[in-house]
Amino acid sequence: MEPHKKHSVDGTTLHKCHPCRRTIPYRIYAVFHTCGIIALMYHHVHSLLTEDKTLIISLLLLSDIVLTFMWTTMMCLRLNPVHRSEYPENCAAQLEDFPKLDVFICTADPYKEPPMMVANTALSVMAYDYPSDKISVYVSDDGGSSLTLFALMEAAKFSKFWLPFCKKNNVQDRSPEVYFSSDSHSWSDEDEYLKMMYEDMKSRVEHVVETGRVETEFITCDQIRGVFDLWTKEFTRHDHPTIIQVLQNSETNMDDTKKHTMPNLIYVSREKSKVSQHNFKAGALNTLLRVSAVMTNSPVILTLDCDMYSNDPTTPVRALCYLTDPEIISGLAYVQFPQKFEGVSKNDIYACEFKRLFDINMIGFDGLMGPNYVGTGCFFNRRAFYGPPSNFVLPEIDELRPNRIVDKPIEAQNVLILAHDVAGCNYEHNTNWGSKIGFRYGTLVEDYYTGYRLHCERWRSVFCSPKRPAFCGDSPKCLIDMVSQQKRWAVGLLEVSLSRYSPLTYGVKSMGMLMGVSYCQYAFWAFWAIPLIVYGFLPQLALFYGVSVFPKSSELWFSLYIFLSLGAYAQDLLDFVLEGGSYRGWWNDQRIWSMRGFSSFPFGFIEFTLKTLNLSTEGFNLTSKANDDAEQRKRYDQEIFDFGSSSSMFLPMATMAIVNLIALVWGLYCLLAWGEGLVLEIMLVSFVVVNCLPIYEAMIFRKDDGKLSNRVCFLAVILTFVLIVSGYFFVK
Ligand SMILES: O=c1ccn([C@@H]2O[C@H](COP(=O)(O)OP(=O)(O)O[C@H]3O[C@H](CO)[C@@H](O)[C@H](O)[C@H]3O)[C@@H](O)[C@H]2O)c(=O)[nH]1
Ligand SMILES: [Mn+2]
Repeated sequence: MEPHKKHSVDGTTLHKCHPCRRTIPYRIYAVFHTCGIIALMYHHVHSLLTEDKTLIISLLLLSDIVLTFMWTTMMCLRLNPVHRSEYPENCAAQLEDFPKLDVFICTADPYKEPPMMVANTALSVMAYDYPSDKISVYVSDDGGSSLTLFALMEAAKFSKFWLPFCKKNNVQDRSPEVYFSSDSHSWSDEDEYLKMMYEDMKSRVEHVVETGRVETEFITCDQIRGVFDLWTKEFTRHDHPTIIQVLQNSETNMDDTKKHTMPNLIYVSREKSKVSQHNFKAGALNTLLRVSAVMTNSPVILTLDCDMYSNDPTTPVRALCYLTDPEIISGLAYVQFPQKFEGVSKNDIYACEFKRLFDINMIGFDGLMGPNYVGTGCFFNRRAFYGPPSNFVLPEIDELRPNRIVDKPIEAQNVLILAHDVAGCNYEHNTNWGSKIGFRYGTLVEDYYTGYRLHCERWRSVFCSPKRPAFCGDSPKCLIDMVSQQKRWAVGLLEVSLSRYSPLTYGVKSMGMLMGVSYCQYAFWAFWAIPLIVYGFLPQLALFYGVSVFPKSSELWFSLYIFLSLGAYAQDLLDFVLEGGSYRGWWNDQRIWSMRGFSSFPFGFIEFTLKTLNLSTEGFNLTSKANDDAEQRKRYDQEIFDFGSSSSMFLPMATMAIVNLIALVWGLYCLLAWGEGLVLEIMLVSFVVVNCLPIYEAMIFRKDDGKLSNRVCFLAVILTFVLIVSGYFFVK
C-alpha cells in the first residue's frame, strides 16, 4: 500500500494512509548520527591500537557496537512511519455481507486470571455491534478449571439480558464490570435491575472460586450439568481429557426479549497429558483454530487474552475496512490493534504501557510490511495460517480447510466428535501444525514469532489505532511481576534470535533488509544488557582508580560523545512525545529500560542458556492479574516503587546503584580537591544516580513492605566491595 493512498470500493472510501511529518527531518538527522557513529568507531579502533587499556576499550567497543546495532534497528522503523484512518460507517453499509467472526479467548489459571475477568472479556465481545448470529466466541482454558467453566455458564445466562440492554441503550462500555463501576452516567431502573443481576452473578462466581469447587445446587442449567462430572479425582490441569461445551448456540438460543439470536459461546479445554508437549499459548490457539474450523470456520478470527476486554463495540467493523477491501485482502494476514492498559498509574512508573512497542514502533512497521503480532487484539484472515499467499499448505484433513463452508449445526453429534478429536494432545504428531500451519512453536513469545514467520511468508499486516482504545487490558502492577514478564519475553526472543530463523539471517533474506533489521530490535532485545552493564560498572570502577575511559573535556571526541548520547536520547523523547506520551512518562520509561538491563535481560540470558543445556524447564509464567493486595495497590497509585519480594533479580541493580553512588561521591571529591576531573564519567554517573533515586530510597529510608529486602541490600554491599577490589586488577 503506497502512502497517501485512498482505498475505495464502489466510490466509498474504506481507509486512508498518511505518512508522518517527521519522516524527512528524521532521515536527515540519521545521516549526521551515522557519521558520528563512524567517527566513534574510528576513535575506538585507534585507541585500541595505540593505548594499552585493551580490556577497557574492547568492552566499550563491544557495547558501542550493540548500541549502534540497536540504534540502526530503530532507525529502520523511523524511515517511513505512517498513520491510518478508516471509515467504518462506509463499511457498515454492507451489513448483510459481513463475514462470520470467530473470537478466541485464552485463559490458563483461575487464580491468576479470575474467572470473572474471563467472563467480562467474553461478554464484551459477545455484545459487539455485529450480527449476533455471525459471532462465535471460543474460550480456551489451559487451566482446565471447572471454576472458569462455571463463570462462563453464568455469563451465558447473563448475556441474554446484557446484550439486548446494550443494543437498546447504545451502551459503549460492553464489559459489564466497566459499565457498572463507572460513574459517568445516570442510573435508570433498568440499569439498577441489571446491575443487581450482575452483582448476583459475580458473587456466585466469586463464592465458587473461593471455595474452589462448583457445588451442584449452583448449577442452574440442566443441559450442562453432566459436564461437571468430568472433573473426577484423577483430573489435574496437566492431565485431563478434552472438554468442549457449547454454552450458547446461536441457532437455538434467543435473548430475553425473544427478538435477537445470541452468539455462540463455546468452552474448550484441550486434552493434556504429562508426556506430550502442549506448547503453551500457541498450542492452545492451534487447538482453537482446529475446533473452530470444525464448528464454524469463520474467515475472520479475533485473538484475545482473557485480560483484554473490548472497549468499543464497533471494532470488528473497523477491522473489516481492511479485511473486506478486495484490493488488499489476498495478501493481508492480520489487522493489529495496539494493547492499551487500564489502571496504569499516572506516569506509568513501571513503563508497562510499552509505548515504543505498541505505538511508536507499530507505525514504523506499518510503513514497511505491517506491524508485528502482539498476541491479543488482532483480527486474522484465517487463510493466513495455511501457508504463504501464493502457496496454500493443505491441512491433514479436509474439514480443516480454511475456505470450507460449514453446513452442520455446531452441536451435531459428528461435529462434536471431530472437535474432540482435533483437540487431543497427540493430534499434532506428524502434522504441519506449529511449523507450517497455524501459530508457530518453539518460543515463549509465540505472538512475535508467528507474526514474524507470516511476514517472512510475505503476508502483510495493518496497524489500526483508533482514538477510543479498541481493547483494554491488564499490565503488571509491581516490580517483580514486571521484571518476570520481561524475563519471559527475553528468553522467548532469544529462542528466536539464536535459532535458524533468526531475523538477522533468515528474516533479512525473506523480508528484505528493512523489515528484517527492524525485527531484530526485539529479537536481540536481551543484548541491551551488554552496554547497560558495561556503562553501569566500568567507568565507575575506573573513576575510583583515577583511570579515564572517556575523552577529556578539552578533546574534540568529548563533543562527539555528547552529540551521540544527547541525540539518541532526544530522539527517543521526541518519538515518545509525538505519539502522545508525557515527559515524566518518558523519564520513567528510560529508567525502567535501564533497570531491565540489570534484571530481566541478564537473567533471561542465564535462563536461556540453562534451557538450551536442558538444565531448566521454565515455562510460561503467567502474569498475575489478581491485584488484591490493597497496600501494594496503594503504593502503585502513589507511584512508589515496590521491591516487595526478596528476589535475586534485584541484586545486580542494587549493586549498580551503590557502585554509582560511591563513584559519584569520589569523583566529585577529586574534582573539588584537585580542580580537575573526569567530566564525562561524572556526568554519566550523576545521570545514573538520579535514575537510581527510588532504589536508594527503598534501601535506606523505607519501612513498608515494598522496600528492598535486607538480604538483597546486604548482598549488594558485599558485591560492591568485591567489585571495587577486583576492579583494581583489571582497571589499573
Ligand atoms: O500455557 C499457557 C500460557 C498462557 N496462556 C495465555 O496467554 C495469555 C498471555 O499471558 P500473560 O500472562 O497475560 O502474559 P503477558 O506477558 O501479559 O502477555 C504478552 O506476552 C505473551 C507472550 O509472552 C503474549 O502471548 C500475550 O499476548 C502478550 O500480551 C493469557 O491469556 C494466558 O491465559 C495460555 O493460554 N496457555
Ligand atoms: Mn497479559
